[in-house]
Amino acid sequence: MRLDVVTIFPEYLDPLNVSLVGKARAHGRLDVHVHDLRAWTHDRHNTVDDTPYGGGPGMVMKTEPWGEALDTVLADGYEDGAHGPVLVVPTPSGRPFTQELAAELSTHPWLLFTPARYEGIDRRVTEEYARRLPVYEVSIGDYVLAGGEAAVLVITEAVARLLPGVLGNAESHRDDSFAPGAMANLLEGPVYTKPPRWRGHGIPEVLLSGHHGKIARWRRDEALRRTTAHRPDLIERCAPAAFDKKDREM
Ligand SMILES: Nc1c(O)cccc1[N+](=O)[O-]
Repeated sequence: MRLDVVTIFPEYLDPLNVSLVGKARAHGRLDVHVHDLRAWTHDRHNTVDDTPYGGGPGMVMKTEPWGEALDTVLADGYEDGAHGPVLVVPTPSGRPFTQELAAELSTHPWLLFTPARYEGIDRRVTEEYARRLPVYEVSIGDYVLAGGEAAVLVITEAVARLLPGVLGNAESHRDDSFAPGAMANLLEGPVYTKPPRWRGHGIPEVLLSGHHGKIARWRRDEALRRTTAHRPDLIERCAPAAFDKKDREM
């Protein structure tokens, strides 16, 4: 997979050099290109914004630098992305970013991110590239950020970990919160490791029993308990298997 990010803060994307994404890049599973939007400005102040038509607070990112930048990236081409990239626009007015959407994005060989600053990018930029590229306007949550770069980091990590070979243990996806299957829409339950006692805190006995069926049922019950407590909105969407009574007789 190739990822391109056009931003006025390239250094904000430095975390894409470490951990899971950094390793995927080092192993050639991810080809990341970060571009400074100001490289496509032609005035001595490297201007990327201007006042909004219709008035109002703040500034709007100008069409010209974005148009030149995106045309340059598209002209670069990518052998796996014969049809060009998918344009991913992080914005509070986008569709919610979910594990399902991460899985959908992970099927595309080339993603092009356009994180905005200020009050956003002139709408005509998205309209122009929507003429030839699939566009995903995506929100990582209902809160206000100073820009979309943090969202690029979130989306990239969620997508990258779904790419073949990126996670050491392919099974790791199976028990993820929100992973497809019986655990879909369930939050992960608590996890424990050695030592068996710590400051008077022990381990749930079932986890030491070696009875895999009972352990699996306990984990599902704990996931249901945590989901009910923290995300009741998800409960009605849980896979029926999560409530399968016959398992409880195991
Ligand atoms: N929430 C937000 C924002 O305030 C600015 C850019 C992107 C996002 N978002 O992806 O959720």
